Amino acid sequence: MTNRPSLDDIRRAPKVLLHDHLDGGLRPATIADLARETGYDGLPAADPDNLRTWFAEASDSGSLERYLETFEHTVGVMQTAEALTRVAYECAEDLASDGVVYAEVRYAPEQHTRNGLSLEQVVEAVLKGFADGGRDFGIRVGTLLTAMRHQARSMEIAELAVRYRDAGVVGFDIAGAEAGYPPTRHLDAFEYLQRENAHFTIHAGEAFGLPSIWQAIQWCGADRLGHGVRIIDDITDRDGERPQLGRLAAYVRDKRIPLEMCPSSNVQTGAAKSIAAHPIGPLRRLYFRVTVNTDNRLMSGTTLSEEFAKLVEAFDYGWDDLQWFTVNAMKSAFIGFDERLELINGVIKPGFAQLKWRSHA
Ligand SMILES: O=c1[nH]cnc2c1ncn2[C@H]1C[C@H](O)[C@@H](CO)O1
Ligand SMILES: [Zn+2]
Repeated sequence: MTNRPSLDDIRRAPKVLLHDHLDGGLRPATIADLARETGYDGLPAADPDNLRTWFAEASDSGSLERYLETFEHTVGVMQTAEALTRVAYECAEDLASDGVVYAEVRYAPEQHTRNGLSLEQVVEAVLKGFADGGRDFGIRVGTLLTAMRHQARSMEIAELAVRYRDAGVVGFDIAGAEAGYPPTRHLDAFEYLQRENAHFTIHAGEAFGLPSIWQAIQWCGADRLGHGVRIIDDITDRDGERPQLGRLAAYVRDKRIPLEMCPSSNVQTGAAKSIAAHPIGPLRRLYFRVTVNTDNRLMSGTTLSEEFAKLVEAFDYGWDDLQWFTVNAMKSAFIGFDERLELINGVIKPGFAQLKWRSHA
């Protein structure tokens, strides 16, 4: 019997989170409060416990499109500056209390202007929540601005990301239904960001396969892949003696392109059959640059520590594996090299060393 990391110990480990949606991580009690305060009357339940259950069950359909419908209610209560600041502040608190030391949290500013906020007011309200929360709870949070792939505002949002790059916005992303909305629809935005030396990730290879990943990397120039689980389709004999990588999978691995994997979310949307059958197993064995993430803590009823605990259970991972995922994530973050190095050497490595030492003592 090995010293399997327990959930409690995993919570103490200094962790890094690259893929977490602001509108997918609200506390149920906050949703109820904000609905009352802002006059949003569309909630499927009034009481926080029932809301928690409703989100988890409604997100469990096996379809990304149905999963995305649940965001109507979180986005619905995030339409004032006060609400956005509160949600960001609480997000920083919740992540810090789970032991996350660095996070990149994303949201789509264009979805928060229904009551008249400008895009700039939305961005500033969220930045304030993270700045205050970061200071109060001792966590560094960068934001990614997302453009919705079925809309046509990606250039505007990309410009917004560049304008706020020195104020806490560290990158750009596109999200929403993947099938029917290829990343090349937003090529002008990605080319603009490249010319501005800005960073971006693209949700790709979740609800659509290899062509989506290929476009994201080879046409759009994505720095990272949101999910990217379907890269497994380009690997034969993945659980056998002689796994063979196709050209795209080899490119992703050779170039060390980070994969932002979100195990529970992938099971809910049908991108993976179960945690045990999740491509993260073979991809980690093959040394792809895998990172572990939450996607939407509310919809999946999860935390980063719980995602790690599920992987420990399914794949028998030990502290060395958890540290490897964490260092991968820190190396792949969109903040500067100096800051990443400082967190790796000053926080992550000493934190894991202490936990490893204790587990052998
Ligand atoms: O896993 C996802 N795939 C695609 N889109 C997603 C996923 N999780 C959340 N979103 C969407 C819904 C949110 O309203 C939006 C911005 O955070 O991003
Ligand atoms: Zn996502």
